[in-house]
Amino acid sequence: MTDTIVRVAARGDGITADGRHAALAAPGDQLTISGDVIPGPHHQAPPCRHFPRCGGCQLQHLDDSSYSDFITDRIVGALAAHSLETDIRTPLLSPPFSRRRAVLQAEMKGGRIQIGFSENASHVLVDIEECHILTPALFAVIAPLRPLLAKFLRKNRRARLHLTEADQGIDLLIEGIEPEGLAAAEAISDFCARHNVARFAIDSGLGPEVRWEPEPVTISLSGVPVALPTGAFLQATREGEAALIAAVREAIGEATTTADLFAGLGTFTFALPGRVYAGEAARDAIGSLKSAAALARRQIFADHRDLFRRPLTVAELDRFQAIILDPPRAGAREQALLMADSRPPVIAYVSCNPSSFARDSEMLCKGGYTLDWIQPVGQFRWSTHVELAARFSR
Ligand SMILES: C[S@@+](CC[C@H](N)C(=O)[O-])C[C@H]1O[C@@H](n2cnc3c(N)ncnc32)[C@H](O)[C@@H]1O
Repeated sequence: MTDTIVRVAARGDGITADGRHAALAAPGDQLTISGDVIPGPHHQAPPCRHFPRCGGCQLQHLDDSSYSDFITDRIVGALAAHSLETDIRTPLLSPPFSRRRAVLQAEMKGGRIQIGFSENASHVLVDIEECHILTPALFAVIAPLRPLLAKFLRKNRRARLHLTEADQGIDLLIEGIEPEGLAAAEAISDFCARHNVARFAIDSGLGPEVRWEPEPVTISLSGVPVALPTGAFLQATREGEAALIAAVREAIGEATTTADLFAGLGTFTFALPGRVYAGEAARDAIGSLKSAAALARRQIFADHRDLFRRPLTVAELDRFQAIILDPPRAGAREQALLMADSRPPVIAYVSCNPSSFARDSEMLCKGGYTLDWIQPVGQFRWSTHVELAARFSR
């Protein structure tokens, strides 16, 4: 007697129709009474030798169709909790080897530096010798980082490595090391010069301190170079960024006065025609956006503003033909409440959390907006992380 796995739960376990959970099971797999999983047609051989011990991926055992279904189910479930439904399009998955931004951890163990993914310090660190999600350029810097970190990382201490692929090369921010002295400075410069590192910064608890940046580091957004602050938010893959921009542009249609709320460095701001208001709370990000807009001679008004404490008022919102909303995981409850009373004909809502998205959507729909469609985006391939862009209209 076996039970069939019918879906994958939010945390990645396979579930049978009567609610039995099984780790690493795909829809269509059979679960025996003793708990063994017999692979079915949607169970693929995980491409990476470190799966599932490495914390970077949770769902490499799913083929693309069941991974897409997982993403869609998460969104359908979150909407249903708020009595909402809509047209959910086929998820756009970023390909393997496309993640241009990642946070890794490093640890000195048994006299050797280990580098891998780990959400928290108690999690075992798996030293990655291959990775199927990072871009080749990001992965290439990991091997030479091991001997460099061996000089600075003390036994049983962990360092956090923030890696981003910028226009000039790899942007590296390391938390948890304190390299001091001339020899350390020389080792860092030598490492950076040899391994395509555009910036090397450390953070020993007092904020980022740049140790190497021969030319200002930028990230080009829709062809506009924007100064990249250390540790700033950036969409995780170029493909994900392109998918979200395409969905946002489709959603707002012909609008020529748009508010881009939670604008970050301007991923959407610089992709839009006409006049754009960009609101963002991170001072360094909005400063970069403002300077880049001025250099590019774009009609952009950059506003340093905390949109949780001081959301755009109804009168401010009503000046725009379209609103773009791309909040952090918590969503944008305060702003959505005011948007529900506002008149802009279209809203493009980009979200990295279906639950807060569904909560905010309910407010917008109660205010008279219709949720027209959702475009799911799988930027964090093989993880349980779900992103989406949605269109509302009135
Ligand atoms: C998911 S990111 C989106 C950034 C940008 N739209 C993009 O695609 O690159 C969310 C942004 O919200 C900003 N943020 C977080 N809390 C905020 C607040 N209270 N008010 C305004 N912006 C905030 C973050 O700094 C971050 O840039």
